[in-house]
Amino acid sequence: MNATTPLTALQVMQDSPMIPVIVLNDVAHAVPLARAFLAGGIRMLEVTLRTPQALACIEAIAREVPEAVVGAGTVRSKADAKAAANAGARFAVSPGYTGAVGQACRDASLPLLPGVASSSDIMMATEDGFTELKFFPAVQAGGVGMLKAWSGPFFDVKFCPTGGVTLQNAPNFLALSNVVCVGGSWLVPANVQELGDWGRVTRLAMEIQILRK
Ligand SMILES: O=C(O)C(=O)C[C@H](O)[C@H](O)COP(=O)(O)O
Repeated sequence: MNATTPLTALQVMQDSPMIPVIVLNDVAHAVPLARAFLAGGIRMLEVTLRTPQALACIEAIAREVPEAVVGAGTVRSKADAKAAANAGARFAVSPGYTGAVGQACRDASLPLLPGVASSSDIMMATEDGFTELKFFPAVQAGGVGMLKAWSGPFFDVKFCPTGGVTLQNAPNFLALSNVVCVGGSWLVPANVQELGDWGRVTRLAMEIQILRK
């Protein structure tokens, strides 16, 4: 998979048991953090568009760490999708779903994992052709029980539960047939970036490899 191969949403989900949700406040942290994840066996990286530096961080990772696959998280609008693609993001993740975000990602050839928290959300996303979805916020919105209930009517949909997922509860999610991977912010603990403790990120990334399905 090189930087020019177009990805599918399913490939994004299948690469690792966990997609790290990353919040970057400093462009200087982007490249060492991406390299730390790669060293730990994780290359799909979701950099959230929550900070003014996020797009520059995506750009830096796309340019300097081509073995990583950087995506944009917190894609909430058409403008976000366009900006993410222009910065070099290879996939997009949104906390919810709108037709405008779905269309903008299609226009930009960005595979999208739309966020859903209800059956109606799932129906809107699948109606527009999206069948690989982020369940957000997973624990808060019903967790494993909700996913089991959805596996009946939405037998053809795959999920990436995110929100409240930990190393401890991740196996319960990953044991479900409609879950391909999980997402979470805990692979980048508070202080790691300030301390430059990239080794800690690599160790955590290695730890989650035991979760591989
Ligand atoms: O930023 C986004 O686009 C989101 O949808 C939110 C993140 O996915 C969650 O904040 C991750 O949840 P935690 O692992 O519990 O921190």
